[in-house]
Parts: sequence; structure tokens; C-alpha cells
Amino acid sequence: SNSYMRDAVNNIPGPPALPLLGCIKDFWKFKPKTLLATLSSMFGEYGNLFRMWIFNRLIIMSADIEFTEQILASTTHITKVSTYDMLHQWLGNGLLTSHGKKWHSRRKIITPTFHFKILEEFLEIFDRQSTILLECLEEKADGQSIIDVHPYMSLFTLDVIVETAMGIQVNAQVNKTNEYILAVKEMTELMAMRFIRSHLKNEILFTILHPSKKLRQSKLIQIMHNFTKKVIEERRSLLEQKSHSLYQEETNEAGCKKRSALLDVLLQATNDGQPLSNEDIREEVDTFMFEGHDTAASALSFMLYLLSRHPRAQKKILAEVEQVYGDGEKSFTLMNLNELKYTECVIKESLRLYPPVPIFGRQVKEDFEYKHSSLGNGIIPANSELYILMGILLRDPKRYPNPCEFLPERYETVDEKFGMSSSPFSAGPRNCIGQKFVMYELKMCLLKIIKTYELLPLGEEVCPLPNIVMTSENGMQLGLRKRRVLNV
Ligand code: HEM
Repeated sequence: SNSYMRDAVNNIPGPPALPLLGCIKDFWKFKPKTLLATLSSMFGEYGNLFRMWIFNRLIIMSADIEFTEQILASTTHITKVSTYDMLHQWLGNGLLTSHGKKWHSRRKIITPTFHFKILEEFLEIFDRQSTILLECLEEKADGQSIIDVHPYMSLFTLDVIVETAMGIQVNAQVNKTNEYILAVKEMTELMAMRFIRSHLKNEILFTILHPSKKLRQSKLIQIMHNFTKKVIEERRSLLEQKSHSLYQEETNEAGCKKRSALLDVLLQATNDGQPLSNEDIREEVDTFMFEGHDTAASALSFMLYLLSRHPRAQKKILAEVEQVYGDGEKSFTLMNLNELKYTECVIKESLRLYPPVPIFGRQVKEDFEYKHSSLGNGIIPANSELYILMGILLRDPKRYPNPCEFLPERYETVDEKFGMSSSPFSAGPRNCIGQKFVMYELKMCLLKIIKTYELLPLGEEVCPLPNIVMTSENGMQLGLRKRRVLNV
């Protein structure tokens, strides 16, 4: 009951709550552009763990290290907050949004799709798509033009995720009019808009207030579902044919060796002896399309932006790449990519400053008992919503001296010792399943860009905007100049 909830969080400070309305006054202050700054000052005022009542909703905000470690480690509290409900019609109950038994069995099935042997096969895709990216950037690489790199990175990461997840090529970077790709992009933007205007997360309010946008959304979902369904059906019949003709060479029309895609693992998987249905698989493929492109594009764009403002870091990456790969045509392996330690520090530092998923949450379904927090021990009662402010935890001055500065070297010494509350990929049972995949994707793309282009500090500073995925209101602007020696 409500009074039980009130008593349980008696020990947790927060803004004054009016009868019935709660902290609605403070809640209205939340604006996307200033959200992290507002929350940051509220943490300053109330401490690293505070509560807000919005009508009868109890909201807990955490930038508390101990508390966050415990909630992320929990195998019980793994239900997502309702923020993702608006993704439901598109993604169904895919891995990102599902919970309970369904989530458990899916997570078990999907984990092997990111096995290192499969990742190793993906390196060729990362490599080839990065080369296309370099060609697309070339027209602007005159040393003067101001370039917002985000749209380029977005098409690159879309091409990568389509090819790795579905095993097909849509060439979005070159052929910019692909209907499916345009639908994914438009849908992602629509979701960001609904996320910013908080009341539009509600499907009914959205339908009433924006009927034409709602129609458009349905149309986009139809385009995307038709596309993924077709790919899945074709791939399934291809797999069935293959299993009937054992001696058939695994090559496609062009004579290239056929590579497995994440989709193949899903098609071959069984759940309690039953194969997954096409609809089950569609949810997961669509989830990869959403989670796997916008996040990576955000990470890459902020990374390039930061490097354009830090020429010394560019030089260090360049030196490291030359040391590992020399001038020759050495091909990429997981092992030699692992040798790029400084490049990895740059990626981590960039993810720390601009985490692509700065806020995520849990719906607390049963009482959560915590210990040793900044408030000592206590209980978060069932039915509360709990938000983890990763964007703020990653700028905690006690762990990261000069928290707002770009200092990749800090990761040469600190790294993982901070544990669960320091990962931009979240941690524990519901951490990011694509984390290794994306680290290699980012590394490969970054090193190829740095080898080819010098990044110049042109254009405006970023204005970070924590949508579902972190973005910048004015894009991520920089200049590019071709380096003299080119051998990528
Ligand atoms: C730099 C890029 C990325 C970052 C920072 C990131 C971060 C995250 C975070 C913080 C979560 C937890 C979200 C929550 O609890 O609400 C998550 C979940 C997830 N991510 Fe990523 N992600 C990235 C890239 C990717 C990629 C490339 C893929 C797919 C290939 C992917 C697939 C997923 C999936 C499927 C989940 C849900 C896992 C589950 O609930 O079991 N992510 N990611």
C-alpha cells in the first residue's frame, strides 16, 4: 500500500512532496537539454540516492555506487521500467524489453550468437563497411568544411548491423534511399521525440494528440516488419535446403564464402525442444536493429568529436596502429585488435564522458533490500521505479579526478576495478549483450578513420541531449583532412 511505501523510504531524502501531487513541481523542471545537469544538482542537494513522488508513483534516483552495484547484480530485479513500452509495437518482447522466464530463455539462446568465433568472422564486415565509410567521407575531407559526422556514422552502423544480424547487404551508406533503412531511421527519431515529450510515451495520448504521427508510426512498423519477416523466411528456407544437400559448397552467387549471421543461430536454436517461430525471431532481429545501430553511431560520433579536439590522442592512436599493423597488409584478427590498448582507453574514456545510454531503469516488483549505501541499509518497496544515472556515476569526481576532462590515460591504470557501477554497458545479468561486438566495431572503424584522416577541431561544441540514446542537439561537428600517406 501507499503508506507502506512511504514508511519504507522514510530514510531517503528528496524534494518536498505535496499531498496527492507529490513533487510534480520538480518533475516539470526536467527538460531534455538540462536533464543531466538538473539531476546532478539534485544529487548535490539530496545526496546520491533520492526519491520523488509523482502523484502516487515512487521514483528512486541512484548515483550511489554501493546501491547501484547491488541492484545491477541482482538476479531478481530485472524488469525494465515502462519507458520502453513505446518500443513494444516495433520490438515486441525482444531481449531488451522482455522479463521473467521469457527473458531468461531468450538470453540463453542469444548469448552464443556473440561467441568469439562469430565475432572473428564479423571483422571482415567491419573492415569492408569502414572502407565504404572512408570513401563517403572523402568528398568533405578538404580541411575546411564543417561536417556533422553523426549521419555518416548512423548509416555505417546500420549497414554493419543489417549484415551481421541478418546476413544480407542493403548498402545504406551508398544507396541512401533504401525503404527499410529510411524506416528504421525515421522510427528511431520518432521514438526519440516521444521520449523527450514525456507524456507522448503513453500510446493512447500519443494517438489522440498526434493522429497523423501515429498513422506514420504504424506504416513504418509495417515496412520494417515486412522486411525482417521476408529476410527470416528466406534464410530459414535456405538453411533447410542446405541441410538437405550436405555436399553443397557454402558459397553464394558471387562465389564468396557464406558467413553465418546472428539470425542463423536463432533459426537453429530450440527452446524446450521447440524451434523459435518466425515471430519470435523477428522480435530479436528488430531489437538488434534498434539497440545495435543508434548506440554505436552515438559512441562513434562523440569519439570522433573528442579526438578532433585532442590531436595528441590522435597521434598516439596512429603510433599504436603503426606499431601493431606496420605498413603492410596485415589482416585484422581479434588478437591483434586486442593489442591496441591505448585505442581502447580512448574508446572507454569517450564512453565515460558521453555514455550512449546515460539513464536506464528497473521496475521494482518485490521489495529490494540494500546495504551499505550512502544512507546505510534500507528497503526499496515493490512498485517503485528505480533509475540508474550512469551519465552521472561516470563523472563522479572521487573516482575520476577532473571528471569532465578527456584523459584516456586514466584507463591505463584504473579500468575495471570500479566494478559494476562503472560500465557504460550496464552490468550483471541484464548487461549489454552486444558489448564485445561493438567494442571491435568501434575500434576497427576508429583506427581506419584515424589512419586516413586527420580530425580537425572545426564547428561548434556539442550540446548533449540524453534521449533514449545520447545525442547532440547540433550534431557532432568537426573537420577532416586527408593524411599524406594512405595505406589502409
Ligand atoms: C557503444 C554501444 C552500446 C552501448 C553503450 C550499449 C549499452 C547498453 C546498456 C546500458 C544496456 C542495458 C539497458 C537497460 O538496462 O535498459 C544494453 C542492453 C542491450 N544491448 Fe547494448 N549497448 C551498445 C551497443 C549494442 C549493440 C551493438 C548491440 C547488438 C548488436 C546491443 C544489444 C543490446 C541488447 C540486446 C540489450 C538487452 C540485453 C538484455 O536485456 O538482456 N547493444 N546496452
